[in-house]
Amino acid sequence: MIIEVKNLVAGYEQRVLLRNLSFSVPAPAFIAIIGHNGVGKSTLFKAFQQKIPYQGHILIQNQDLRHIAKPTATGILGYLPQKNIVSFPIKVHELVVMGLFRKKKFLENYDATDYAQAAQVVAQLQLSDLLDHDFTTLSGGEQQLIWLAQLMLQDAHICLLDEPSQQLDVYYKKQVYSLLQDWVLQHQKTVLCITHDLHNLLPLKGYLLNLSKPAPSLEVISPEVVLQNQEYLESHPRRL
Ligand SMILES: Nc1ncnc2c1ncn2[C@@H]1O[C@H](COP(=O)(O)OP(=O)(O)OP(=O)(O)O)[C@@H](O)[C@H]1O
Repeated sequence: MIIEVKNLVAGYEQRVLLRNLSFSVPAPAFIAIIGHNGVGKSTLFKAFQQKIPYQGHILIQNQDLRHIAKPTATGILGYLPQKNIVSFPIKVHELVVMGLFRKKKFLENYDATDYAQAAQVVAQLQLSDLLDHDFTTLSGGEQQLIWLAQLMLQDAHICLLDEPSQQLDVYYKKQVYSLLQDWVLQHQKTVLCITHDLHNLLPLKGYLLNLSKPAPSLEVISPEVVLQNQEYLESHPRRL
């Protein structure tokens, strides 16, 4: 079992957001996490990252995540936050190459092979023209794609992406979901992706987890299931 979430209860002070959430991912898969604003999607990722206390268990390959030391440093988990702010000038290639951090010793420099690998993932996203640009001067969508390139280099088994397509134009939205699908089908990664872009899920293979439903469970993605869930979200107010 790649991921097993068992009776997860999590939230903040007086407010429980995730109530007895359970789901299992037996093989590499794409999982879209959907639901109204404020329902607890990012909170679920905080639990995966051990940033908040929770009841219940998150098992990764049958091991309790609480007892796995440094899951990011060991390539078990990779995470792309909703907002990732850089407030100092840095070239795009310097930022992307940092995705290789786990292959480097403390203070070891990146070499030409590392930069070539970084350039390759940036080329895959058709953004090679930005390699020498100052990251802070890029548009919001370009910055989001560059973070995605860095995450690709991390090569983690399980990737948590918090609204990776939020600021992207329609072309790149489609590209990004097709890339995430490739991570699963070609590279056997498991991708948990928070999104409000339900339309982009229509052609994908994988599952959907609607945290706005009273008892969320994994539903196999099909055009009918995506549309049913869209109608559900449109016709039900946010659960309090
Ligand atoms: N550190 C915190 N302390 C208290 N409440 C918090 C904290 N972080 C988030 N919340 C609240 O928990 C609720 C769920 O937040 P979360 O970020 O998980 O929502 P979400 O489903 O990811 O929403 P969105 O689609 O808007 O990104 C929100 O009402 C938010 O204000």
